Amino acid sequence: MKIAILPGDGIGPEIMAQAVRVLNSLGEKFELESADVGGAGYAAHGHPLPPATLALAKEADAVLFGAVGDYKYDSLERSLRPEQAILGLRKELGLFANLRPAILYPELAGASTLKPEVVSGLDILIIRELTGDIYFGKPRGVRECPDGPFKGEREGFDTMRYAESEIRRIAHVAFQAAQKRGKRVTSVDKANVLETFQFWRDIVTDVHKDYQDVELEHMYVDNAAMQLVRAPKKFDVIVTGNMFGDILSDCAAMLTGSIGMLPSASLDASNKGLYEPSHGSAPDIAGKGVANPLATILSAAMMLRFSFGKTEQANRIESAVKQVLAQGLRTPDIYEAGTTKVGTEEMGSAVVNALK
Ligand SMILES: NC(=O)c1ccc[n+]([C@@H]2O[C@H](COP(=O)([O-])OP(=O)(O)OC[C@H]3O[C@@H](n4cnc5c(N)ncnc54)[C@H](O)[C@@H]3O)[C@@H](O)[C@H]2O)c1
Ligand SMILES: CC(C)[C@H](C(=O)O)[C@@H](O)C(=O)O
Ligand SMILES: [Mg+2]
Repeated sequence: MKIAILPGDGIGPEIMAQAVRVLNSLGEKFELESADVGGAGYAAHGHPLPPATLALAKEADAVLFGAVGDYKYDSLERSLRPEQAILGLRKELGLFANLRPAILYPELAGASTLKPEVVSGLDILIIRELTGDIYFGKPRGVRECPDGPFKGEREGFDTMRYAESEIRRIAHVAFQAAQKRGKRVTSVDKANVLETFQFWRDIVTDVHKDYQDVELEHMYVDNAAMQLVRAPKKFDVIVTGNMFGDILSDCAAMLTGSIGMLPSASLDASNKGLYEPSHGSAPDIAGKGVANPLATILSAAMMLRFSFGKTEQANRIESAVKQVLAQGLRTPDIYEAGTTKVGTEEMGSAVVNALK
């Protein structure tokens, strides 16, 4: 079982070190190989996704990814910016299905900015389409505006598009996931305004015919954002496009107490996957030893479950995380009075010690 370890930038190396310690404490024989990615890839090899890193990711059985991004690279041309590394990996590896489970551990009910009764017992799964939409649509760029009231001015433009097969395959993932959970799918779109998302709604409705045991509702994205903070427990599985999924999953992260708690799996059709926390490189706290490593550790658990079928080992990690939270250990992002504040490394050690 070969795992590509791509720590990246900012807090990436700090949180990844803890996930690697946990993996190495399971008593399994994993072959771990690290490579530079993002700003670190650019600094060492002149490209955010160096060819050797991409080759390693392709050849490995799974990829564990930290985070990329650093404001000092924001003025580079787009193709050299750190974020291109994660976008390139998703596209090159065909990782179209992004699973972001937002679960509230009971001990963190008070860490959420929402009232405990609104979030306690929360267990929702956001399924974000990850290789299409306005993220990858062409053409895009800055040009001279060809017509209309702004003719002759410069304009920026992107293209939102979804092919039918892209919508079908993510809809199947969502309905099948719902069959194993609460049997409810909310498809989030903007069909009232956008052609792309009226098409999305029509195709999802058609795929639903194969899953009559699952309830399907459609919801506009603006309402979905509101419902996520009003009554998040009404959702079971949310399926949506790339951009709406990006935004809604950060919103859902806060229901769990902190974005430092939200893991993710990005899967291809054969469940080969890249696993990463949903958060970024957090430059504001990088190097301070205070980042929450639990989203990355929980992403490693998702890797064991989805890519290696090691359910028992995944459960061990998840139980260890529950135990450290029950012990009252908290990184600053989830700290509240009466608990014990710890740093990144201490949190990692606690999880390692709690593995049974
Ligand atoms: N997949 C990725 O690699 C990824 C995801 C999102 C953002 N980014 C990049 O990260 C950089 C920073 O972006 P941003 O500030 O918008 O988002 P961010 O997720 O990095 O940070 C947002 C806020 O959450 C906090 N935070 C994030 N992770 C945390 C953790 N594990 N523990 C405690 N606090 C945590 C940060 O301190 C910050 O206050 C940008 O360059 C962005 O492009 C990368
Ligand atoms: C860094 C960025 C490209 C990425 C995205 O927008 O997909 C991030 O925000 C995420 O959620 O993984
Ligand atoms: Mg995001």
